[in-house]
Amino acid sequence: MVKNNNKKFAMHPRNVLRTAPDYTKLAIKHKSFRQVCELELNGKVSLNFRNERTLRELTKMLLLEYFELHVDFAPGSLVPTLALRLNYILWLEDLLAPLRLDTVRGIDIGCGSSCIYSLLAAKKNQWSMLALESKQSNIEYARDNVKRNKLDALVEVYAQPDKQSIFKSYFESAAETAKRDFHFCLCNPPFFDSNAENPFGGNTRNPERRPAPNNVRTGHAEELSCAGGEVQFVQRIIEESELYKSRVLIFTSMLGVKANVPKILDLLKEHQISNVSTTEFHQGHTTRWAVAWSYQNVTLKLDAIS
Ligand SMILES: C[S@@+](CC[C@H](N)C(=O)[O-])C[C@H]1O[C@@H](n2cnc3c(N)ncnc32)[C@H](O)[C@@H]1O
Repeated sequence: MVKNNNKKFAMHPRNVLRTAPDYTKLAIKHKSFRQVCELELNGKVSLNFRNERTLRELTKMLLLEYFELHVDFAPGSLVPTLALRLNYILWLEDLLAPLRLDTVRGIDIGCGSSCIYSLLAAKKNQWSMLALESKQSNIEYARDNVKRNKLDALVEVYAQPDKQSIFKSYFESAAETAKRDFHFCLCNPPFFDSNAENPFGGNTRNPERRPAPNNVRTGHAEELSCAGGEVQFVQRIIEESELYKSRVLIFTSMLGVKANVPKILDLLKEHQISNVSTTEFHQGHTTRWAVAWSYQNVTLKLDAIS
């Protein structure tokens, strides 16, 4: 998957997908995946990343092959790419490593129908995860995914009653588990601005927009968009993080476009939050960004973003 030899633009060193998977071998092994593969004249297998079914079968197969996870996605919902989710989990591992925690508890804000981050965190690292989700069909699929993989003891899917809420509804709920503190939160926020004239279209050269993807876009409008797009969503996380500064040790969120990183850093400054770190996630041709902040005495390594 990584053709670029420049380490700066490579996947995380522990990402199992850093070495490109042998799709020909995998097509022989996995029947459902084989059905979406195209055979080239040289006998090698190729994939059409612009086809949604291909992306679904690819992600399902990779989760099974590398993590023994059996995952299904709600029809029409976002199909996650594995390399990016792994890069995010690995960065969190790096942030938490100096703390030498015996048990880790995390919050997955907007887990989607796949519940992919929580499943990976639980299966790979035995982290306890609280997965928050507001869309009913996603909640049902996420719960089924947890159950099918026998991860109920580690992953709780909480039905977010209020789309405007991040942590508040859960922390103020009567659930016994709502009294727990957490070591981190992660988030892949809805990216597009639902108030924009043309939320999903437009000129991809505009630096305000996410670069043109090589893959087909998957997902329902309500999963991918919110009022104000990702900046406003992360702003809500920042605002609620002030309320729960002692309940979550490290707050993090991914960002889909580089131009939004300084906007979030400015917001953090406005809130007088100075313990901040940023990073980049590289997966093939796609780059994403992430920001971490904490109100507590924890060292967050600062990677400069050029
Ligand atoms: C971009 S998707 C990310 C899904 C998944 N985490 C992934 O990375 O593939 C954002 C998800 O957040 C959910 N969502 C939006 N607002 C939310 C809120 N306030 N609380 C919990 N989930 C929310 C959406 O329904 C959607 O499933």
